[in-house]
Formats: sequence, structure tokens, C-alpha cells
Amino acid sequence: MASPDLPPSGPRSGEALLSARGLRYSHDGSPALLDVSLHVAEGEIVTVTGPRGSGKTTLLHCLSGRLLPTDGEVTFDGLAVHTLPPADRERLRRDRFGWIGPEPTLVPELSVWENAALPLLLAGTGRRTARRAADRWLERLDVADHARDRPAGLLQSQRQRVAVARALVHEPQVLFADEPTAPLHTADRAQVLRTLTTAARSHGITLVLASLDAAVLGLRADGSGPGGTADDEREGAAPGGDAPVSKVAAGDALADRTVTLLDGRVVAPRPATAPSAQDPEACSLSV
Ligand SMILES: Nc1ncnc2c1ncn2[C@@H]1O[C@H](COP(=O)(O)OP(=O)(O)OP(=O)(O)O)[C@@H](O)[C@H]1O
Repeated sequence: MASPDLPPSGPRSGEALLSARGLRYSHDGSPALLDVSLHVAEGEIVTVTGPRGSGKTTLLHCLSGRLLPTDGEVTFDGLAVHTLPPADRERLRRDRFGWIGPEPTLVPELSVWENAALPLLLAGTGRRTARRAADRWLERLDVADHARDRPAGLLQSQRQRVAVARALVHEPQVLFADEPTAPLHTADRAQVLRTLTTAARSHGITLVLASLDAAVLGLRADGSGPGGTADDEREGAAPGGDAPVSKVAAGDALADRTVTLLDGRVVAPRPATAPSAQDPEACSLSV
């Protein structure tokens, strides 16, 4: 939850796990990000919203090292992501980040459980252990019955659930989710969003979620928001057999903080404009 004594600009860079400063990015000369700064604390759930074309996807791509910014910097856990050699950046993305896109991109030749277990298998985890972890997430996402099927035999919405399981199976430090509920029906959206945010809370995963979906902003962990389902009850047991999922207190919004982009700039919370004498960084467009 956003602590009331946090400044509206979000955590200061000194406390942040993930930081972007002065990010600019142009697609073939067409500007998509214009001086965006963002600091995300460990375990924080931040929603990035804004109209179509405002730069949400580009921001997540830059933060996760999938794109290198034209200007500015991205740091994660003390690492300058934008200057890492490609192989190191690849390893960082594979081992410590998770990614969910708006379309499920699964490997057609692999079974559903192998797809879900892929991050563990690539990291050298034994097949039996990887299978167990994948099965637990597939169950939680209501697709365990398809564990042995090929992705082609599933509905698009089921494939997206498998993609969500794959993003969570290695319990990444940061999970980037770009419109993760786009292929889902309204009722499914609520469950998948809740599974994502509950998993993030229980496993201390930092979540950066880009969404046009008003439900992300309006849903309540007690199910009182739009499209709430009874699936909360099933989320008590955490995959991995570790600490039970701690539910967010009733009435709390699922995201800690929302950052709004418009035309490649942060427009809310309003960026600080006046630097203070003690705080020279406060003059940057920082949220
Ligand atoms: N591959 C690309 N080539 C050229 N321009 C692009 C490309 N990807 C994005 N853009 C442009 O960059 C700007 C930001 O796009 P981006 O996809 O980051 O925004 P978005 O907020 O995620 O939009 P949406 O909600 O539609 O996904 C838009 O003007 C878009 O047209």
C-alpha cells in the first residue's frame, strides 16, 4: 500500500529497486518517451496507465532492458541496465525479470507445463522440480487440466494464463506486465489480476503493470470492485509450499500507485516543478 507519508512523487531513487531517469525513446525518429523518470521500490505494485499511444509499452520495454533508451538511464538493484552487454542484459531478463505481454507467445512444440516451466528449465532446474512448480502455478490459474496439452489445443485466454504462470514460475524480482488481461473476458480479468497482485505481494515481487483497464485501478482486494470473483478463497495456499499468501487488507487498492502517461510524458502524479534547496533532484520529472 502507498504509505500516507510517502511523497506523492513515489519512492526516492535511493530507496528504489528499479529506477529510470530522463528516459527518451524514439521509434524510427517518432518520439514515444520524452524525459520520463520513475522510481519503483522493492515489492511495490505500480500501474502505468494512459491512453493508446501514450508510451506505456515503450516504457516497460525500456525498464526491462528489451529496448535501450535513446537517452537517459535505467538502473536495477545497482546495475546500469542500459549499459550492460547484451548477454548480461539477456541473463538479467531471464533470471530476475518476468514478462507478460498482451498476446501469449508460447512455444508450440512444448507442452503447457513445459512452457510454464521454461524459465526454470533454462536456468538448469531439474525437470521434476520444474514440473512441480509449473503445476502449482497452472492450478492457481485454472489451466492445470491442460498441463500435457500443446498450446494449440487451448483457447487464447487459456494460453494467456499459461503465459502468466510462466512469468511467475521462477518468482522474479520484477514482473513487467503489459496489458496482461487484453485477451481475457471481464470475469477472467479480475481473477488473473488478483492472482498476479496476490502473488506479487506474497512473494515480494515488484510489479510494473501497464494497463488501460479501469479494473486495475478500481478493483479492491476484498472483491468489492468491479468484476470481483470468488477466487480469492483459493489463493490462500502459496505455490512453492512457502508462506501462505497474505491477502491485502480489505478495501485496499490492488496497486500501490498509478503513474499516468500522456504523449510520452508523465502527467500524474504531477511531476515536481520547484526544486528545494536540500533536494536538488526534486526538480526532475520524477514519479
Ligand atoms: N514499432 C514502432 N514503430 C513506430 N512507432 C511506434 C512503434 N511502437 C510504438 N510506436 C509509437 O510510439 C508511441 C508510443 O507507443 P506505445 O505502444 O509505447 O504506447 P502505449 O501507451 O503502450 O499504446 P497502446 O495502449 O496502444 O499499447 C505511439 O505514438 C506509437 O504509435
